[in-house]
Amino acid sequence: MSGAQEQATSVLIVEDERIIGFNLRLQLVALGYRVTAVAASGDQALKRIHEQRPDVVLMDIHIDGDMDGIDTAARIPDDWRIPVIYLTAYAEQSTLDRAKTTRPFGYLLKPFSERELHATIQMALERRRVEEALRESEKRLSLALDAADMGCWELELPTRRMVRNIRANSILGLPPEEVAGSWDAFLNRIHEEDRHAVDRAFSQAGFTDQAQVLAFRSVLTNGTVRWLKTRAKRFPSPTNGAAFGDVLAAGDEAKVVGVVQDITEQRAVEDELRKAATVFETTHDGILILDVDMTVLAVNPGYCAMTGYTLAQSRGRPVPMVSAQSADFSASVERALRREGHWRGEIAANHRDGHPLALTVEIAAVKDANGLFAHHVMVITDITAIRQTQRKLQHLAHYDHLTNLPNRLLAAERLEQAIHGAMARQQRIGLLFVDIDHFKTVNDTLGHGVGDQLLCAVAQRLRDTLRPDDTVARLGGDEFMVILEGIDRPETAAGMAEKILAALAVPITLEPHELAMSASIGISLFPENGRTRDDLIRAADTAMYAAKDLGRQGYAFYTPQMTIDAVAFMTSLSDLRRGLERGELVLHYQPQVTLDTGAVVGVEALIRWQHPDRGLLGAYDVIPIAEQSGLIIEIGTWVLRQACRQAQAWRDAGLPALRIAVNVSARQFSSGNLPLLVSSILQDTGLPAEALEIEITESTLQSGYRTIKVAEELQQMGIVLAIDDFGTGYSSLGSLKALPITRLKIDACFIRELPDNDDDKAICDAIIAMAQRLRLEVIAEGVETPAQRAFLRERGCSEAQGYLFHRPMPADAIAALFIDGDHRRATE
Ligand SMILES: Nc1nc2c(ncn2[C@@H]2O[C@H](COP(=O)(O)O[C@H]3[C@@H](O)[C@H](n4cnc5c(=O)[nH]c(N)nc54)O[C@@H]3COP(=O)(O)O)[C@@H](O)[C@H]2O)c(=O)[nH]1
Repeated sequence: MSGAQEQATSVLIVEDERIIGFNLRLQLVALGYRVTAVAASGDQALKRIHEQRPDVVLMDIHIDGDMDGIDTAARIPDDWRIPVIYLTAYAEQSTLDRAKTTRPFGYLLKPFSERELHATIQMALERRRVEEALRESEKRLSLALDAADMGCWELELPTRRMVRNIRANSILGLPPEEVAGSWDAFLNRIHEEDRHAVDRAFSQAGFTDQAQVLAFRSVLTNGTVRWLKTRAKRFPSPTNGAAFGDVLAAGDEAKVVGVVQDITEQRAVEDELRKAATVFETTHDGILILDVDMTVLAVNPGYCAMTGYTLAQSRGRPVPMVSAQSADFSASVERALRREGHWRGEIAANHRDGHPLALTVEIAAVKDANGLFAHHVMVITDITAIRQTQRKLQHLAHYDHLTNLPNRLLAAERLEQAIHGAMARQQRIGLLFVDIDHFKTVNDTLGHGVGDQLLCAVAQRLRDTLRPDDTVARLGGDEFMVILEGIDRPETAAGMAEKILAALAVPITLEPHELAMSASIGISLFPENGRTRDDLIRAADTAMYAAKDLGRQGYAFYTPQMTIDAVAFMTSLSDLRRGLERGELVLHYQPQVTLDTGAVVGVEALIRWQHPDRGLLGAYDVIPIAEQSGLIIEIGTWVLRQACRQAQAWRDAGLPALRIAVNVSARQFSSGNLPLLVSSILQDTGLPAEALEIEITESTLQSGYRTIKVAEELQQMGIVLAIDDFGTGYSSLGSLKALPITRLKIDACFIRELPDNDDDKAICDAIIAMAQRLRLEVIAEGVETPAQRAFLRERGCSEAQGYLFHRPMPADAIAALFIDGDHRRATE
C-alpha cells in the first residue's frame, strides 16, 4: 500500500449486489478513496467495521441476511463515531424515519452520480469533524467546569426542557436524567421558599439580555439543604436569527444558559465573617488586629470607647496599654505567644485621659496558610468596675463601717501575721483589749447618735496615740483591739495602755455635750500568754474583765489565775443558768417588824438556790454571778413576779396586807423598762402598787439622770422606794431631799457593834435624825440583839429586820407565823 493510499479516506461498502458494489469501488478509487472492503450482509459489514474501523460506511438499506442496513448501522458503537451514508433506491417515509433514528450522515438515492457520491462523503466527513470539534470543546468545558467546581445547564424556554447539563446534576445531587429532563423536575429540587423566585428569574417573562444571578437553596434527596448560586443569560435560538442582546418577542425560540455553583461552604464562611464583623463592630470589648511586631492595624469601636484612643491615633503604633508595661512583661508575653500561640492576663493601665483601668487582655497569634505568624488578635475586657466593686466588698468585709478601723476579721488576720513575724524575728507582741467604761450609759442617756460619735472620737484618739504601724481595730460595740508589734518589754505595753487611758481621759466635746471617758484595758503578751491568735485574744479579753473588776479606768496584764477564775465563773454561770431553767431558784422572806410592838409589817424577798448537790444556797451564790453575766435581768424579773404573786397569795389566803420589799439591782433598775415590767406584773398578779417596796442601793440612784427618772415613774405608780445599805454610799443631804424615796435602810455594818461602838452610834443617830428631818422612814437591818433593838427604839428608829426577830424563811413559814400568832411577838 502506497503512502498516498494510507492517507486516503477509507470507505467500507455494504452492498449485496455484486455489480453495484464493484462499480462503486471503481468510482471511489477513481475519486481517491481507499475501499477497505465490500460487504454483502449486515454480519459481514459489522465484522469488517470491527477489523478495519473505516472512516466512512456506505450502507445499502436492503441487503442480504437478517439485518437490513438500518439495523446494521444501529449496531455500530456510538463512540466509534463512524459516519454512515445510506444508499437506497426507495425513499418511502417509513424507511427514512427509521433511518433517521441512527443519526445518518447522508442519503444517496440510487442511481447517483460520481459528483453526488463525492460531495456526500465529503459533507459527512466535514460534519464528523465539526461534531468531533464540538465534542472536544464540550469535554474541555466540562474539565473547566470541573476545575471551577461549577455546573452548566441549558433551558429551552418553549418546551421548558433542560437540554444540556454538564456537572449540574452532581452539584444538585441528582441523577443525571432528572436534571436533563424537565425544568419542572429541576425546580422540584429547589427549596420551596426559593422555587418561585428561581422560576420567575429564569423561565418567565421579564428576562432581558442582562445576566441574572440568583442564590437559592436546593434540597438533596437525603434532606440536606445546600446553597447554590446560578448565573444565567437568555440567548436567542440561532435558528430565528435574533442577535444576542435583543429582547425576544413572545414565542421566540430561546434558551437560557446558566452556570451553577455550590456556595454552601462559601456562604457559611460569609456568615461567619458577617457574624465576626458584627461582633467586631458592636462588642463592648476592645478588639485589636496587630501585625507580628504588635503594631496596630485595626481597632474596633469598643476599643476606642474603652481607652479613649481613636483608630487614627492607634493605627501604625504599638498598643499604649501594653507598651506602658515593664520590659519583663513584654518579654513574657512574647515568649508565651511564640510557645503556645496565646497569652492571657490582667493588667493595670490608663485611659487616654489618665484615669486608671483594670483590663483583662487575651492575645492570640494568627498563622497564615503557610503556617507562619501573620497577625495577632488582641481582645481587651474592661474589668475596672468589677475590681472596684471587689475592693469595696473587700473593704466592707474587713473594715468597720462606723469608724473605718479594721474590723474583727481583719484584726484577727493581722494578729495572725504578727504572730508569724514575731516567731520568725523572735519578738514580743502586746495585744490590748480596750473596753470603754459605761458606754452603755452614754447610749441610753444621750442616744445612739451621740454614742456613735463618741466611738468615732475614741477611734481617732486611739489612732492618734499609736504608731502608724500598730493595728487599731474595732471588734464591735465599745470594744477595741490594739496590736503592738516588736515590743521589747511588757512595760512597753503597759506604757501604751497608760497613754491610751490618758488620751481618753481628755474630755471629748460632742456639742452640746462634753464627755470624759475612761476605759478598761486587758493586756496579753506573745509568747508568754499564748502562741496562737485565739489564745492571745482570749487572754487579753480575760485581762480586760479583770481590769473592770478592779474598778475600771485601768489596765491589767493577763495572769493564768484569771483563766482559772474565768473558768470557775463560766462553770458557775452555766450551773446557775441550768438552775434557773429547772426552777431551782426559790424565794425566802424575812419579816420586817415595828420596833414598838414587834409586829410583822412587811417581808423582804431574798433569793435562795435549792441546789441539787450543794443544798440551799444563799443570795451571794446567785447575785454576783448573775450581775456579772447579765443574767440578773432575767433572774430579777422572775424575783419580782414571784414576790408579787406570793404577796397577793397571802392576801388571798386571808393574811394581813403585808408590804413586800424586793431587791432590784442597778443594772435591772437602769434597764429602761422597769416601770413597764412592774406595771404588767402588778396587773398580772393583782397586787396593789402600794404593797410593793423596791430596794435599791445608793449607788444605783447615783448612776444618773435616767435612774432618777425611773424612780420617779415608780413613785408615781404608788410604789415605795427604799434605799438599801444606807450609809455605805455617798448620798448628800441635798440629793436625798430631791430623790423620790420613802425609806432608808440602815446598813447592818452600823448595827453590828451597837450599842458599844461610839462611831456606829453616832452614824445611826445621824441617819435617824436626818431621816426624821426629811420625813423619811427608817428601818434597821441585821438586828441581832435586844441591846441593838433597845438602842434603835430609843433613838426613834421605827422598824427593824434581823435574826433577833425572824430569820429569812420560806413562804409557807410566813403564813404559819400568822396562823400561830408569832407575827405579833414583841421580843423583850
Ligand atoms: N438584786 C437582788 N439582790 C438580792 C436578792 N436577794 C438577796 N439579795 C441581796 O443579796 C445580798 C445577800 O442577801 P442574803 O444572803 O439573802 O442576806 C440577807 C439576809 O439573810 C441577811 N440578814 C438579815 N438579818 C440578818 C441578821 O440579823 N444577821 C445577819 N448576819 N444577816 C442578816 O441580810 C441580807 C439582807 O440584806 P438587805 O437586802 O441589804 O436587807 C443582800 O445584799 C441582798 O440585798 C434578790 O432577789 N435580788
